[in-house]
Amino acid sequence: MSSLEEPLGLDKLPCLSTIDLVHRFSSNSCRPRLEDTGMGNCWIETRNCSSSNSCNEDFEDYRREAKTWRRQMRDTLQGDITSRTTSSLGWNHAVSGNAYDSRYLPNHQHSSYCGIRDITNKFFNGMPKNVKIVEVGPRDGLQNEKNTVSTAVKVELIKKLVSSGLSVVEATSFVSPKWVPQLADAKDVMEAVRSLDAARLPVLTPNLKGFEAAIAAGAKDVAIFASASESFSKSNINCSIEESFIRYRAVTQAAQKLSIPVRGYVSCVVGCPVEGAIPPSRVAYVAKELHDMGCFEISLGDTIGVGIPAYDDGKKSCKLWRTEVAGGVVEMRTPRWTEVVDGNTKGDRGDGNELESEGEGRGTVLPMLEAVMAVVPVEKLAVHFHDTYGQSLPNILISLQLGISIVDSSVAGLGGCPYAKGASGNVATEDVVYMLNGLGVKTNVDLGKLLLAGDYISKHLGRPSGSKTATALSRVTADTSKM
Ligand SMILES: CC(C)(COP(=O)([O-])OP(=O)([O-])OC[C@H]1O[C@@H](n2cnc3c(N)ncnc32)[C@H](O)[C@@H]1OP(=O)([O-])[O-])[C@@H](O)C(=O)NCCC(=O)NCCSC(=O)C[C@@](C)(O)CC(=O)[O-]
Repeated sequence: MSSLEEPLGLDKLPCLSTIDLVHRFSSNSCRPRLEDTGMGNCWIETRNCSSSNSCNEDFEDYRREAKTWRRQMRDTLQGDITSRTTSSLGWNHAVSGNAYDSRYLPNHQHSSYCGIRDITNKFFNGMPKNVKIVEVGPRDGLQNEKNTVSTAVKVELIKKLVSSGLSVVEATSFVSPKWVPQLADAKDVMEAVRSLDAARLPVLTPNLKGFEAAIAAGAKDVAIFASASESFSKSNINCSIEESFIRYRAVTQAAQKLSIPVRGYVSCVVGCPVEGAIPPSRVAYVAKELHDMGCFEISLGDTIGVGIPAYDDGKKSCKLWRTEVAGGVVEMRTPRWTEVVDGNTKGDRGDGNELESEGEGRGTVLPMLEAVMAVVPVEKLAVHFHDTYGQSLPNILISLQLGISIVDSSVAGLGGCPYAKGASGNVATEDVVYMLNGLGVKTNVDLGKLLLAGDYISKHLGRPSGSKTATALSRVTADTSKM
């Protein structure tokens, strides 16, 4: 089977333990059924359509969306953002024109059309048609910046992000300025943007004190942030997980009285810089607590970006690795699995930095999502990936396939947590929007305007954007201007 026919190695994906979970992946028009596709015992659903046309209709919808996006992209590139033509950008072979259509989209009539369409249908079946992007750049992105970013720049960034069509832009945090000095101007930022009504502007509140200050400054949405790692909870908010629930219950109760929606974060959902791999059951427990105390949405944060879109089948062992990061060397139990077959380690990718073996592996993104989806409705879940190992987009893709339709990201890939050594920036919003546009998934975000926001903050910070999309588009633009 060619790689085209077997996207993302889907045959390796697990058999989910509950049919119930699989049922949630599909839209209401079709009933899912588990099918052994001949690629092993796998969970990929096919649809047992009530109407024989509905799968084709979905597929046609997808094609239409992708086509619309290609047209919009061509218009954007031809328009005032770049003032360049697609052909001079060298994009005509990839973005517009028949070459792309015939080579990459299954609307070209050739002998394997049906087979490809079948596989594409399976691949895109659970994919939502709309994705809500929660932009966290002004908060998660900037909180780790060493040099103080002025309030005026933060406010301008938020305005640019809102004008790009993002419906949620996390604005700042009402945390202790001793802990996060960069966001000490939370009150001023909030007062300057509170009248922007085109987007929701949530702020982080670690306790009642922060909540009250946020409301006084005009916040209409707040977020609380617990951790699935005991050690990270201590280092991030100076209390245990259980103590954080007590604080957060006080916040959610106060918020309820004012009809303020509260978002809940769970951090370290895959790994913790101190504790290593985090058991999915613990993530599910924290997520459920936040949901039960009234959070309308739960964001699952891979704080140090060690997740991979893989499933632990119980045959793999987790190792403790020594990893170099900007600040020095950290030891992490990152999920760099080696397979254990009949008691022997197979395919060990040891690079000399391996310190010790763990017992049973505990999996990464898929088992974590599976565990959380068993206790919190999928429509209330968001994913929040940091891009340390460049795995955010595949992790997002797999999350979308599971039916998750809310994605956190940060413009220009800004970010990192001051209390999580080794954490790099969030996945770049530009890259997420680019991917979703290509998939025909609606975000309502204007990529051109988003690129301008990313360009604005990158220039201000004096470093290149962390977005691959922004970098690629600025390169082609620069090349074109030389022509
Ligand atoms: C939670 C605390 C406040 C506890 O900090 P503490 O030192 O234990 O608090 P305390 O209650 O002992 O008070 C100490 C001082 O802080 C003040 N204080 C107390 N609360 C506040 C407040 N809300 N706003 C302003 N000031 C506050 C309080 O008034 C007092 O002032 P003093 O009497 O010394 O002058 C502190 O640990 C803190 O602010 N932590 C926040 C750290 C943070 O923002 N980390 C980054 C978040 S990113 C994250 O969590 C991950 C996420 C969400 O992005 C998802 C992911 O990436 O995976």
